[in-house]
Amino acid sequence: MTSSMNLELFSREPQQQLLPYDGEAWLYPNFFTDLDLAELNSSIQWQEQQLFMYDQWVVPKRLVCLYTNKQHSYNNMTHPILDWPTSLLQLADKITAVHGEQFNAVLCNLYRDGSDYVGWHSDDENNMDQSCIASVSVGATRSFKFRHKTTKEQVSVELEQGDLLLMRYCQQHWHHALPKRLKVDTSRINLTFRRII
Ligand SMILES: O=C(O)CCC(=O)C(=O)O
Ligand SMILES: [Fe+2]
Repeated sequence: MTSSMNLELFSREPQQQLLPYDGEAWLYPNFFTDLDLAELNSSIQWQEQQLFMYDQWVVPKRLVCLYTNKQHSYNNMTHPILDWPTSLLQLADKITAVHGEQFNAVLCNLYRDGSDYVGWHSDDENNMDQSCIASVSVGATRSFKFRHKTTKEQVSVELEQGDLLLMRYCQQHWHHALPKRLKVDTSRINLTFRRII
């Protein structure tokens, strides 16, 4: 038998828990109905940032920007405090209003086309509150994958414009990735709202 362990999720219920064990990932399809990719794109101060990984500097295949309310180090770099664009404050406020979670940082990713991606990783820095990382998708639909760190079980979901994904206590156990999709020729923005402690 091949991949009975690998779940492919096709249906889009109003809310859906994606992970079978070791944490939760709640998908709320079309949580935001009025997002505009071009408007968001122009409000974010994108940077082609170098990251220090595996003893060398690499430039990831995507543009990034981190807004925080306090100075902190991330990926071996100290980030300056940037004022949050109003558009991002409004999105954070809506998630807080509906789900009660508070955030003080947002990491923005711009995937210019399907050749931009993010490899397997988990957002498990020591100073990151693991109770909720909220991810918002805008623009091109892309598949997003979880892979369990020990069982290697995979869960794959299509993230579409306006979708909200709340990841709860899963970073310790699951990696996630946004693989390349070379047929995709439009852009996607992903915003992950976090709480640094
Ligand atoms: O683009 C995505 O959906 C995921 C981004 C991500 O994993 C991250 O910013 O840590
Ligand atoms: Fe991540």
